[in-house]
Amino acid sequence: MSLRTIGPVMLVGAGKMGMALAQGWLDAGLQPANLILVDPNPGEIAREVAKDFGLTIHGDAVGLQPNVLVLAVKPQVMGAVMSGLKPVVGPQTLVVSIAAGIDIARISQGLGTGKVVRTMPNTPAQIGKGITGAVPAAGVTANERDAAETLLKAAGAVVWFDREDQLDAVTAISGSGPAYVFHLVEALAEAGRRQGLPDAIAEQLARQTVIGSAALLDADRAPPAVLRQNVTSPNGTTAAGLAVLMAEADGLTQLVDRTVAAARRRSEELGRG
Ligand SMILES: NC(=O)C1=CN([C@@H]2O[C@H](COP(=O)(O)OP(=O)(O)OC[C@H]3O[C@@H](n4cnc5c(N)ncnc54)[C@H](O)[C@@H]3O)[C@@H](O)[C@H]2O)C=CC1
Ligand SMILES: O=C(O)[C@@H]1CCC=N1
Repeated sequence: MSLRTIGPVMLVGAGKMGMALAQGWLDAGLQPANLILVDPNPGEIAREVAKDFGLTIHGDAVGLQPNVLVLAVKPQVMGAVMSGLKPVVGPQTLVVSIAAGIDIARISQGLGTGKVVRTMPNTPAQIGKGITGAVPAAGVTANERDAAETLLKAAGAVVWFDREDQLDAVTAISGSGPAYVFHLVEALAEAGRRQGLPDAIAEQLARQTVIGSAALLDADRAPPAVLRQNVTSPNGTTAAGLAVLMAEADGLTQLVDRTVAAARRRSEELGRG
């Protein structure tokens, strides 16, 4: 299956994550005529992309019939949004949700269909470098799973899970993960400023260090621990810095562990409504 044959895709919620996916799909060859954007209050990115590709942003989904319905609104409004979408969901419509925490049972009940794939993408989807965790409902056929995978793969890698509760962990690692990495850039730039570097240069050094390190991680298949060791000269500056960052009791590992646990708890809470 290819993006060209997938048929009309309706994106409900043209916000940050929805538009990151939409940009990934359009760049990967989804025909603009096959992308239906629905958002009563679209932001700047949605308006710009719509203008660039000649798309209309619909205020509601009334009268439209997609093959694939992608739910990309906030978890807190999913119930209300699904009530309004019931008329557009036919017996053949495949529903793909990206909402954190909202489980398949709630989506199936909300839309009156068993054809649901629950997913957790991340914003690097915007440049085709995302990663999405996905779980199919029991009622999803192999063909429908292929259709979902075609769409999700246009935005990056796809990992399928059998157990739906694992998506809470996926949310906390790769769904929220880009924010942790961007915050590392902020923290490194701030440290550079405190060491007396001009603002713009501190930011450039921090940003390019993360860009270059990510590109090296991609190009060199050595484990991250080996790439770290390659930076660490015996008894040198990196070893001195890492002694703090890797401190046994309160190092980055413990901080990241607490960070991920908090994100996971929030995903579970969002699911309880
Ligand atoms: N931002 C991220 O990195 C990720 C977000 N998600 C999930 O994506 C969903 C959206 O999150 P964001 O894009 O961050 O939020 P956002 O606030 O940027 O986007 C939500 C969009 O939904 C629109 N909306 C509100 N009511 C609507 C309605 N009745 N019909 C159609 N559109 C409506 C809003 O106008 C807004 O543009 C959430 O469920 C979140 O859990 C999942 C993975 C990553
Ligand atoms: O912050 C959130 O709730 C969403 C889900 C994962 C990333 N953003």
